[in-house]
Amino acid sequence: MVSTSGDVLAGPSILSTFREELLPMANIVTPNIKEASALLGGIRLETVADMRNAAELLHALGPRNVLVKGGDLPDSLDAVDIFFNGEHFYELRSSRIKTRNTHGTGCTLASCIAAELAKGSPMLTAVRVAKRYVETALEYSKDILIGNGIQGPFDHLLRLKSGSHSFHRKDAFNPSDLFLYAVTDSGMNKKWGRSTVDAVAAAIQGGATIVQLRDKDAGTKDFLETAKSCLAVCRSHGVPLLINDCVDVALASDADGVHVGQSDMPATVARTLLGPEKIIGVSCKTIEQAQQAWIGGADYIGCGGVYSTNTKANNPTIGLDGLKTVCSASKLPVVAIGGINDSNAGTVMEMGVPNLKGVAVVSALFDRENVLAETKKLHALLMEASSSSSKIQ
Ligand SMILES: Cc1ncc(COP(=O)(O)OP(=O)(O)O)c(N)n1
Ligand SMILES: Cc1nc(C(=O)O)sc1CCOP(=O)(O)O
Repeated sequence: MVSTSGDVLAGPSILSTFREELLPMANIVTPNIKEASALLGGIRLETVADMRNAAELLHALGPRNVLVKGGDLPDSLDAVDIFFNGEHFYELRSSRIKTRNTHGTGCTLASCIAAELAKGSPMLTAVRVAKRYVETALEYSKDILIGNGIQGPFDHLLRLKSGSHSFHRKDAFNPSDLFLYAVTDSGMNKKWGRSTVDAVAAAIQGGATIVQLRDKDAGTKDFLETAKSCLAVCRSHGVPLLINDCVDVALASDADGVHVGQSDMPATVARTLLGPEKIIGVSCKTIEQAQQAWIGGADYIGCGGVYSTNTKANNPTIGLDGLKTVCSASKLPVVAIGGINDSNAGTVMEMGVPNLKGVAVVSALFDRENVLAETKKLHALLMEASSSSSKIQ
């Protein structure tokens, strides 16, 4: 009706048809502020409270869901959209991207919502995915110079060009780093009489491709010191170091990122704190959790427990079938975790399921006397399994 550039695309003569015939049939309506105002007889929309009011009034005209887009809201640092489903309001915020290339954002958002709904997503998820796509495309296209108008179009093909939704980052994360993911356990290393740093050095020498520092007992000060020492070892070998749960320790040590669980800091908050360059992993047992991790800006998911484990208490097992289900639906690379060792790692990798990039292990490396030998053994086994799975495909 009214484009982002302010052009009136549908005159007043068809407003009544919109209100009386189209809106009652609609599953969702996604007006910008000017359109919402026009549909509601020219009411003033200047604040987020006005947008909530407009969403409610539009909902009363018949659509099942309303998304009032606040991109044009005056004096707002964030881009705030209001989603209303007749029961609950959701304030969906994203940072404002300064660019002239905004032509087509409304159509793209609506088309992306439709595509996500067609794939079976619930409405709010579809809206969130679409918002993230538009935001990502805006960021990607912000400096492109094309055409002579005041506004330029943005570029939808970013994924084809970049091969990733997180294009604007400086190669922070390579999914193949998940191949042999060593997760430390201070209790196990203490039991075998070695420091965490020595254990990490041995695992890297044996072929670990990424390391996560996981210590459930250490205080923040000790955890930070260990993180700094491990980071020196990891950096000297070009292996990323992630911190389990503690975003503060990741920030203070300048580690490469964090791994968070479902009851830890949400990925979206961690992303805001850590910025675009750091790696974020999220533990997921279900398709919904995997989708949420992607929306929240995670880089990969850890999926398990594939098998039962003594390392983590009361950890529900999802088995190979659960792993396959999540991997097949995930938009992010996946590392399998839980009870994986040299007797079953081959089975996991030979499945050759989409997005599965490797295995994460704790006790198979660190509850052993010789970390170097165990890591080498597991690495060789994974190499063999992944080469035979690629022959099968
Ligand atoms: C790679 C990887 N996957 C899953 C987990 C489990 O994380 P979380 O659910 O936060 O449980 P704790 O590790 O905190 O016990 C992980 N750490 N790493
Ligand atoms: C830390 C952790 N997270 C899991 C999950 O399922 O999310 S299983 C697990 C422990 C994995 O240890 P091990 O390799 O010794 O079985």
